[in-house]
Amino acid sequence: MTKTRPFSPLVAVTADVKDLDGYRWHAASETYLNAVTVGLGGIPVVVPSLGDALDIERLLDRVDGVLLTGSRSNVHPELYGAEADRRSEPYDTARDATSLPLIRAALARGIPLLAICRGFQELNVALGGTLISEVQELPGRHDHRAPVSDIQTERFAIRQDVAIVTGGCLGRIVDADAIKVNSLHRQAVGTLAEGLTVEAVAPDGTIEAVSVTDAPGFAVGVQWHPEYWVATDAPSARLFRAFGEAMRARAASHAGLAAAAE
Ligand SMILES: N[C@@H](CCC(=O)NCCCC(=O)O)C(=O)O
Repeated sequence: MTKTRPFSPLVAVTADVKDLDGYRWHAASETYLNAVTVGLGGIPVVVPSLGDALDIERLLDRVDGVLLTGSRSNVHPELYGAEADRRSEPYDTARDATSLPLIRAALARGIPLLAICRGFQELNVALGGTLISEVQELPGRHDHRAPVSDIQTERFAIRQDVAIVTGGCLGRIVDADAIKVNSLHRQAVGTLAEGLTVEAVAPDGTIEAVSVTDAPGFAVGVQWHPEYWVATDAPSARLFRAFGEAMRARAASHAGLAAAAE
């Protein structure tokens, strides 16, 4: 009897565009790729930021979920009606041109989606929200940037408190009303997009996590970096496990529907 292997979700992982050695690279950090393999037993597929040249609908026919990654680059302010400012650089307009339509198309199809840091900000902008730049300079706001260090484990150290909104989907996932996270960001949610529900906030009021209110399935965004410590940090592991379970449930449902139609 053939042993059936566990289902491995195919996860589209967004990429930054970087110019290096005279070439234009489309790259995703290995931390996100490992979080897909280790955190949920999936297969990561890096999606190039080719904008209109990428057939997003055909891509979404083939994947089980979408992971929107973090990046040092910022969403271009013109996408949410603000002025470009040299201080808000670097931008990655190729990534913007890919991620935003990818988010909208995945949500329209009920494909599970996890948005991290820049991806969280892209989610807000894709649905009509705005961002604020240099949040640490606003009165009453804390500094959410990475600690100054050349050591990644120090930069991604889990050290900030966030309060989880009671009764929300994130609270059910992490099974806690407060957790510590690793924040590394200068931008933050300004106006929350309609259709997003706040799931966690920082002590200074910065929105730290959202869910898509009417999404048929898993659609969560977090401003922090659960991918980095997915193997050792319980809330991070729970979040990726829930993402994996949502993809498996959707795939099983689709398989059931296909079998019933035969
Ligand atoms: N650029 C945005 C989003 C922040 C983000 O995604 N950070 C991940 C990279 C962290 C690093 O290596 O510095 C912002 O700054 O808000």
